Amino acid sequence: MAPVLVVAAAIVDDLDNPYALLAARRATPASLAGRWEFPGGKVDAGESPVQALHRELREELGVRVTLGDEVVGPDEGAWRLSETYAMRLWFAEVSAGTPEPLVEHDELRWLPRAHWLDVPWLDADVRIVEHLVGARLP
Ligand SMILES: Nc1nc2c([nH]c(=O)n2[C@H]2C[C@H](O)[C@@H](COP(=O)(O)OP(=O)(O)OP(=O)(O)O)O2)c(=O)[nH]1
Repeated sequence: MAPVLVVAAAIVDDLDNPYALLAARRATPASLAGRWEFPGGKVDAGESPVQALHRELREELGVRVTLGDEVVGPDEGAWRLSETYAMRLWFAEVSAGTPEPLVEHDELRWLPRAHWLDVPWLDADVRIVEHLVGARLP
């Protein structure tokens, strides 16, 4: 069966010169609590992936963002997360508001470039963060 599409953002301090990356710690569900991820969520019926991403970031963090390039993954452009889910990921920069852990998360952290791998990311996210660290940015 086709995977359910999740969209998420690698929010950086500056799209043109990324130094800090925003990681979000999950509070729910219990099976994921304490692990870190890219903020985002599932695309609803009738939404485009980009519309869904803006909605999720507004709901979860209370911010508006400017999107940068997509971080294209190896699985038809996406990043396979599990049997069930595949994720598309975009770089983003906050354009209005200050990110707060409003729902689903209990902590946000701006990780400096040398420390992007220093939190316990969700298992499926580790190779994605490794890819970001290895990539020549921007
Ligand atoms: N948002 C997000 N989800 C991820 C990441 N990595 C990863 O494995 N996942 C998994 C966790 C979930 O099992 C699944 C769906 O994400 P989600 O729970 O954030 O979706 P959602 O906000 O729409 O959730 P809900 O409204 O249905 O509760 O994707 C990631 O970096 N960001």
